[in-house]
Amino acid sequence: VDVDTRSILANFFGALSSNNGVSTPISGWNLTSDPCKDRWTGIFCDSKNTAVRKIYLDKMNLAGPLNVSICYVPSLAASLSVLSLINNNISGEIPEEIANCMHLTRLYLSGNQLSGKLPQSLARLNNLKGIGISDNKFTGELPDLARITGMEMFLAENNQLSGKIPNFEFSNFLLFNVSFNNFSGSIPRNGGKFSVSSFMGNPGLCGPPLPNKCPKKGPSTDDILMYSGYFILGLAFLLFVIVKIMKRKREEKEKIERVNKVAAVDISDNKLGPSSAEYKSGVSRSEISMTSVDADSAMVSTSLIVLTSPVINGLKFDDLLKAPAELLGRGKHGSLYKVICDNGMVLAVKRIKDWTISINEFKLRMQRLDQVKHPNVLPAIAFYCSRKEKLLVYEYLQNGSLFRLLHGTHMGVRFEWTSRLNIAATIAEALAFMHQELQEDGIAHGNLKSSNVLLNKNLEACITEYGLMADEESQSIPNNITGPESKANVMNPFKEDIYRLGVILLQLLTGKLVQNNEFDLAKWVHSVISEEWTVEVFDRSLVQEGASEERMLHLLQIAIKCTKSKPEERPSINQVAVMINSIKEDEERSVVLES
Ligand SMILES: Nc1ncnc2c1ncn2[C@@H]1O[C@H](COP(=O)(O)OP(=O)(O)OP(=O)(O)O)[C@@H](O)[C@H]1O
Repeated sequence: VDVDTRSILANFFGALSSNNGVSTPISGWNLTSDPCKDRWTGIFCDSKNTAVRKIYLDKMNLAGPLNVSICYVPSLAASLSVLSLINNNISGEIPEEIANCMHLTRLYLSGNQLSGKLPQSLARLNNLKGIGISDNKFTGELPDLARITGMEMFLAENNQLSGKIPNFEFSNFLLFNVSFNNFSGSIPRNGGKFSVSSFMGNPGLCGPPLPNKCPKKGPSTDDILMYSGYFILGLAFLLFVIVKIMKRKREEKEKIERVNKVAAVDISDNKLGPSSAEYKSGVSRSEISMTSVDADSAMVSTSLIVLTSPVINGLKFDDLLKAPAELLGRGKHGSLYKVICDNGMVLAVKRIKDWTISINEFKLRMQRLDQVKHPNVLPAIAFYCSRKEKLLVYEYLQNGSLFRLLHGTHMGVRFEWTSRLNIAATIAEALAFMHQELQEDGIAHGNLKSSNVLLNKNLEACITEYGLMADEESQSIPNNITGPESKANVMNPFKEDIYRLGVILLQLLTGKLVQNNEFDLAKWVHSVISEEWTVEVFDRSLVQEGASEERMLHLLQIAIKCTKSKPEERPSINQVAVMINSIKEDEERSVVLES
């Protein structure tokens, strides 16, 4: 590294650390050593150790004004891509000269005392992908950051920023948050990608996803002409729809009473169906399930079919009907209710809507699934089905899901590397077992994600909702991702499970939220890796914990293979299970050696 870079770096750090009144013990950072070769703390260089690529000085107790002298030295300005000064005590404004660091891709300044307007020059940093300025005291309007086309992340919550939110190209964004500022006007369209929590706390903002609508402007003559055209077209369409709806309503009315009788969540007082009558008379549960399935060939089943689970011991169908139900979630495919029965048993009842599987097919599928048991896959206890609606009854697992573990508030409880690795290995093994057993039946999980990985009472991973989605509905990985040449493989739901398992592995490694859909996270990781910043993808808490970089990289490689866009390039679940287990064995060996 040249002399100019060395001395400007030493000055930069010296200026910020001398302001805190305490001399920060930090290794290196003196003119007699080399920032790259002597590994100055917080400095990361290229592979040849000749150019400084990144500066990370988070939580260093730095104070005083932000000086951007580092952007004056041409060689440093040309190589520096990341400047991160998170959680210090730096104050004052961001100088306009920050734009001299033309190659910055990430600027992280959250958690400081910075104030004033963001410099207009920031919008000239065309390579920026991520800006983090949360928890500062910035005011005024944002520069036109929408000009920067490759932005993926903008975090600015908890400032006093005002004016309109720039018209960002949200389709590329992975993270966005401007909550708790003074922004006003309508929220730019983001296709539902970011929720209320990204925008709340700005009294002047309006429009979706916020509940308050924006005031409407009066229509122009052009608008009036256009709308009258639409109106005539709409009217014709409406007439057509009304006729259709009336027809359908008549049909539905005939059925609705029967459906309500059995929807546990509607807590009706209706009489029981034939299978529960049999239940009362003391027939064993497995017999009931068989008789019900065989006897019921009508179009609408009115009975709850109890499978062979021992957990349900003593539960009657009307217990389920009368028990209070609490809505836990409304997912893409239906709703989930927590039901507490009189005898204290707590159940989770999934109500699936609009699954176009026939009743008989559904019953056969549930029976087949009931024959395949794995300790880390939650079995259904009972089910109900009509043409419109399907109910699945599961044991309620009170320890939450992997999603909550990764993203919930745990008040300082660390989700450690070894736990993450164990969960990954458990999911892969359970999935390998299920895939093997159900290969011929073509029943894959279909909706594997971190909220469908629960923790059982031993805090082991337990996959739920296996096989609940019809095959055609589980094809949510778009064709443009997989490419037309692999259409045949797109139809393979087992390969889709592998993709989703890969995304879960990525979540475990990065700690990142799957905001909109799985592809965003996979795309982000693939892009960071292609820029050779692999280590940057890992969850900071894993790095801080001192988790083995080698083993994290190994797991990352598996995740990358699983999320290959061409299904045929993804490994088989057996290969994945074997690979993850070998990392686990390595980890266990190293723990033994260290102790
Ligand atoms: N058996 C269970 N016991 C306890 N919690 C559960 C159980 N099954 C699911 N949950 C949790 O209840 C919440 C709602 O579940 P739901 O299945 O409706 O959501 P989802 O998985 O996000 O949606 P979907 O499966 O429809 O795509 C999730 O947080 C999930 O982790």
